[in-house]
Amino acid sequence: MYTKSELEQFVKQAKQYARYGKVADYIPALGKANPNDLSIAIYMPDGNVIDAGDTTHKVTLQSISKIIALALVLMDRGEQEVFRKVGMEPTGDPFNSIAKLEEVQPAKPLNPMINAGALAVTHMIAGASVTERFERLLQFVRKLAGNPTITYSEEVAQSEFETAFLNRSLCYFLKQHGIINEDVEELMDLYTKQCAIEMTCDDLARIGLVFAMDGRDPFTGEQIMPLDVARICKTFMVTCGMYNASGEFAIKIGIPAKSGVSGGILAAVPGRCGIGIFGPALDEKGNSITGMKLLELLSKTYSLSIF
Ligand SMILES: NC(=O)CC[C@H](N)C(=O)O
Repeated sequence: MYTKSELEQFVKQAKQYARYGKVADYIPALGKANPNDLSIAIYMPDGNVIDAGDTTHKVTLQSISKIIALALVLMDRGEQEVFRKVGMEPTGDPFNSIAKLEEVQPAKPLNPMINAGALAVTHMIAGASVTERFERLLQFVRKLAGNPTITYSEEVAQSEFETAFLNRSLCYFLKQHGIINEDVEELMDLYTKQCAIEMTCDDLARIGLVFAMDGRDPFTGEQIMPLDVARICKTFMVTCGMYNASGEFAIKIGIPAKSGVSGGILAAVPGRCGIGIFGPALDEKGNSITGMKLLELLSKTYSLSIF
């Protein structure tokens, strides 16, 4: 079905929307991205990969990491413990909003895809030190992507660590309410490294494929995460994966997906393929404007909506 020349055509079409977007610069290092970049990879269960655009480009995961950390923590702690600290409901608020934390009782983040919930999830990554917890997460990412060379961008991690005052506020709020109990600077160190893990869109697509195949790596046959964990993650991708644009995304595109402010999108078309996109021009909600256009073209052309 998908051909490279068709994909290149879609990339060209979607790129025209870059002018309506803006790269994220509240993390200063992300502000260096070129808004006109756009690349995509599609990974099929038979090992076929089709890509277009500059696919050597690396993207930091940012919020995409939230779905991977959630999978790891569900395996580390089990559903009961995880959902004692973080809820399952979409918020309709921006990803970094602090507002609902005060409104909802008990004061726990509404879901693991907003920053407050993601910080609670990162807090639950098992290990004796920040170094050990990060190493475990990184090994998990490498396994999902089938790429042992994946690492993180020290520059992006440092840049976020130095400027993440709102995330620190969320952490202190969570600490006050007993959702987390570790040192906030240590949690921020781990979280900013997690968000700065970087990879190509081929790697992203390969991870998307594992989710699409219910947690099983189709190439090694290994069940990397239990089916239930993959199912929970994909459900969150549908209900909260594109922040407060998830409803419109479900209607227009209908593919479980998670975006990040770096302009990355990881998508999982159940049973069919994994998709990785990098397009740093963002809309006002923080989603890749070109990436979403590209996914819309794909979804419409190949009937990829799960609904
Ligand atoms: N939406 C995002 O990608 C946010 C991730 C970013 N590291 C933050 O915490 O602000």
